[in-house]
Amino acid sequence: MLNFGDVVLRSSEVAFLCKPAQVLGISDFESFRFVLDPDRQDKRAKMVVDGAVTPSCKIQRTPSSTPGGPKVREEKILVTIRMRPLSRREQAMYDLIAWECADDNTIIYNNPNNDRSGALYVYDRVFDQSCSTQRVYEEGAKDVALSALKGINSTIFAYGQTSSGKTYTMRGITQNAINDIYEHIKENSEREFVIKFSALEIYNETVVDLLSQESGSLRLLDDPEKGTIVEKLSEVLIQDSLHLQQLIRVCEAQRQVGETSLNDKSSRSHQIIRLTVESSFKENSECVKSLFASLNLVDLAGSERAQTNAGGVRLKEGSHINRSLLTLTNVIRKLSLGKRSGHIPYRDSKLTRILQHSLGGNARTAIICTMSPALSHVEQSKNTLSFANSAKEVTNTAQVNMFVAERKLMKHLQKEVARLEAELRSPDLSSSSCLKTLLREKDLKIVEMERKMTELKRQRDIAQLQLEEERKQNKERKGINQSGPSTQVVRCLSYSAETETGSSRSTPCTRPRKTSAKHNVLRQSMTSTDPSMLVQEIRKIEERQKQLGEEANRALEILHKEIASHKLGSQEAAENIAKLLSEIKELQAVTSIQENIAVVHKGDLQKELSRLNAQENGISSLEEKLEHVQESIDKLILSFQTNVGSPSGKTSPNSKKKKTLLFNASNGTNMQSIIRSPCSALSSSRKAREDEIENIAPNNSNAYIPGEGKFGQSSGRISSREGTPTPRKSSSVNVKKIQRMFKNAAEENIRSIKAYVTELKERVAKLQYQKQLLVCQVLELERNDLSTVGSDIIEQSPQPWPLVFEDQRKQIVMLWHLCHVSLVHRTQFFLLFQGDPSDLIYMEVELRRLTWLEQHLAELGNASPALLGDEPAGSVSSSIRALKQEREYLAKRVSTKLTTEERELLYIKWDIPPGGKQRRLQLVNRLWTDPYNMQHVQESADIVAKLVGFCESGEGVSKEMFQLSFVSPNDKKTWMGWNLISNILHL
Ligand SMILES: Nc1ncnc2c1ncn2[C@@H]1O[C@H](COP(=O)(O)OP(=O)(O)OP(=O)(O)O)[C@@H](O)[C@H]1O
Repeated sequence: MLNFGDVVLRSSEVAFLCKPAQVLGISDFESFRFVLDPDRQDKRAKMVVDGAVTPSCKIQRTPSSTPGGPKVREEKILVTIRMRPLSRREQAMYDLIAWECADDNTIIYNNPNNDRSGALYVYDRVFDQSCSTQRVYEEGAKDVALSALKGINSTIFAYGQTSSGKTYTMRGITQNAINDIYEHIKENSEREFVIKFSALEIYNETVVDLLSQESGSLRLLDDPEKGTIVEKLSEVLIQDSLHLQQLIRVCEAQRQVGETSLNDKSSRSHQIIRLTVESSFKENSECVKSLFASLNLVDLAGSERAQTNAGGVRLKEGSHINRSLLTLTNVIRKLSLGKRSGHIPYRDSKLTRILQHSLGGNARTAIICTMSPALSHVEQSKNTLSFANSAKEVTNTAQVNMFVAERKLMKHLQKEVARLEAELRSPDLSSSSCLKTLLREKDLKIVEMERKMTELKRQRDIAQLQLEEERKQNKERKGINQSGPSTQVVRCLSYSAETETGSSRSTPCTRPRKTSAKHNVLRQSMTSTDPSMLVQEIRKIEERQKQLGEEANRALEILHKEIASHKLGSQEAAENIAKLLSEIKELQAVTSIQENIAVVHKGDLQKELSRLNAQENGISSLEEKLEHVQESIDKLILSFQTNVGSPSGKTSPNSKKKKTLLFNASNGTNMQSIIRSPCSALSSSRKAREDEIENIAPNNSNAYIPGEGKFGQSSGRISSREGTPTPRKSSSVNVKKIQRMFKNAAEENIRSIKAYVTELKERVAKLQYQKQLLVCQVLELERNDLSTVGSDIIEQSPQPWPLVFEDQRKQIVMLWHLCHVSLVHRTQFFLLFQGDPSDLIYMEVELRRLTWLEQHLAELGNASPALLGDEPAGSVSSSIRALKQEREYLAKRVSTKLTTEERELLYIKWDIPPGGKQRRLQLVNRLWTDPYNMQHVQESADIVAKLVGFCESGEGVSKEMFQLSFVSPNDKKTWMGWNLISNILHL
């Protein structure tokens, strides 16, 4: 019965405790403290006063597991044997002692009627008749019982035949445990505890609340998370040790006890006393974690033989007791088999259902098997020992159960927020440890950056000195005013031979390292160049650009004269010539603009760059015009061939009516001029000037005037500037011979002109490329810090080169796409750089160049790469137009470069519908359109390569075409990249 004033609680309010706050993790439960939540105490008290009936879960079963719990402690059940003295009744019956405790772990069966020594039984601990309950507790239960204070569920129960001393033992164990628990609480005043008490008995397979018997039979409920719970079981918040003992007495008083033949006060039910312990740090603690566990103290009813004199109630009781104990034995036996055990029949009895987690589950368990030493109970004792044998093989998996009290967590967070707010408000920043740490880190970073900057400056100075030195040597070698490609710029942008020790031909094993070294030097040169030096380089490029324009003017003037002298050809030739002349005029206009560019000697690099970029249009136009001129020349050659006839001089019938193309006397002169004009690849402006002089004052000795039968004429008469030449009547004898001669000379002239125009184009393109690199260099200079860091990252990149290469290649492909770069350029670059370690620098320069270009386009929103891929001239729309023209050009080559079979296969592969219009253009329009698909890219490159004849070019494609030569100057080949492209495209 409950006493007045007892606080009786229902268990539902602790449901939240099972929230698996173990997610917070714990490495060692010793590091945690225990907290009492006063709010919850109030809440419980209120519930009692209100008499509210809480629904559903009325008891917290031990959590089936500890999600996120760090430690699963596998442990065998602790099994001890306690042998009581002979009872008065046994003594009275002159019963004999059949058992002997040989040592602390061994018990021996000694049949007093038999001399033979009996069987040995070994357990964790064996207590003989003289052992006190205190000692049994200390050595057989204490450790397990106090685990509950550390968040580990624990169970201690006594098993044995009736009157063997279970109740006697468990009473002492419970008392000792209570004493120790409160002793522990006393010793740990920094913690706060919540202890709750509940008790039940299973009588005739009915669960009864020992604190509230009027509640009747309680149901067992299965909770998916918590396992079996007892519905509506009362739970009392314990105030102190006395309170607990008082409740225990209440339970004893409530328990079913009856007199049997063996025990005057035989327990007729299984009793389970449950102490639930919550523990956590006190309020002012930083820790918000709490521990939660229960201690089950189980006094089983004793197994008993069916007694002949037992009848009615006792018989029924005994039957239920034996049945449930049999289930317990089965469960233990099965568990003792370990993984081979199969199904465990927990559900066969309420006892095993309720104790499920104590039997092979999340709990530490100690079983004290009690036995009588009497010979008369040998069989029962042997059964008990057999049970003990099985039990000691059962393994439990105990875990630390933790949770976070919501209120506690809330308070903790509020406190933390308040602290941080106070720190923020505090004028004294140094008081904030957090800020202090940040400042310290910043200081360290600054020191480190300063150190790096010093090192970079040092490297820059070294590189500059090397550069200056090289420049001097170069000047000495070639002379300051030498025209042609800017070796200074090239060197500025390329690897200097002096930086590479030994031979430039590295062995395979050392090559990557050397490449890296080259890369370093390049990076240094690109990032540490003095701005004034760059301005000088820009000036030089401008100067060369100007020279180139002048040279082109002079050469084209000659061309003008020559073409004009051929004006009397066929209609078609005349049209071509007219077109050519107009183009030349335009070209002259363009180049004249170049001449008007004022040289600026002041201003920063950005201004220089802007100015340089502003000139791009001129150069770009120059290049385009040269291309058109070249095309016209091609047509002209065709016209000549058609008009003049076969080289043998025999004209075809069809050509007869067109056989009117004759060269006047001036041809000889001009032809001579042109033949001697600077059309070869080795031409120079000096030669051009000489030729110009010759053109103005031709050497008449080489001229032959048909009809007059002599060579030579006054310069005034034959100058092409003086109007349309008059055709002469040819001598009847020599006319064919002379015609052939003129034809050959004219063809040679045109070829020379073509070669010269090609060369001009190459030089223009090369100049463009150099300018681009120079622009990159200036940008690199501006972004010195950033790019240095970036380059360091590349250098320190843990990625292997093949991955870096693939990554860079993908980026480049994407940038080509974004910048509408020429397909021919893309193809050439793509096929050329296939992942060799020495490609690193080319890839990086291309990437930087394109990155800059893309940024530049984005900034301007109005710029474009030129036809051949690089220069930001004109608008985006013009670059798209250029790309379109290139596609049209390539489409024209589909018929000539691919066989019918190849074409049809490609049409199928690239989904060009049969019978569609402009299938060739459709095909080309699909090329290089998907930068994400590297297979598409590869296939596109293969097709473009075929169309432009990369594979047929005969000359090996050289990486030096990208103007980055890493061989020593002596080994360096002549730059020929654009020559190659020009040849592929136009010759
Ligand atoms: N170790 C012991 N020392 C002295 N007396 C003991 C000891 N163990 C048990 N007894 C006595 O033996 C009697 C029976 O003990 P107890 O009632 O505890 O047995 P039980 O196993 O609980 O029996 P049941 O199963 O019938 O309830 C009691 O009178 C008890 O005082």
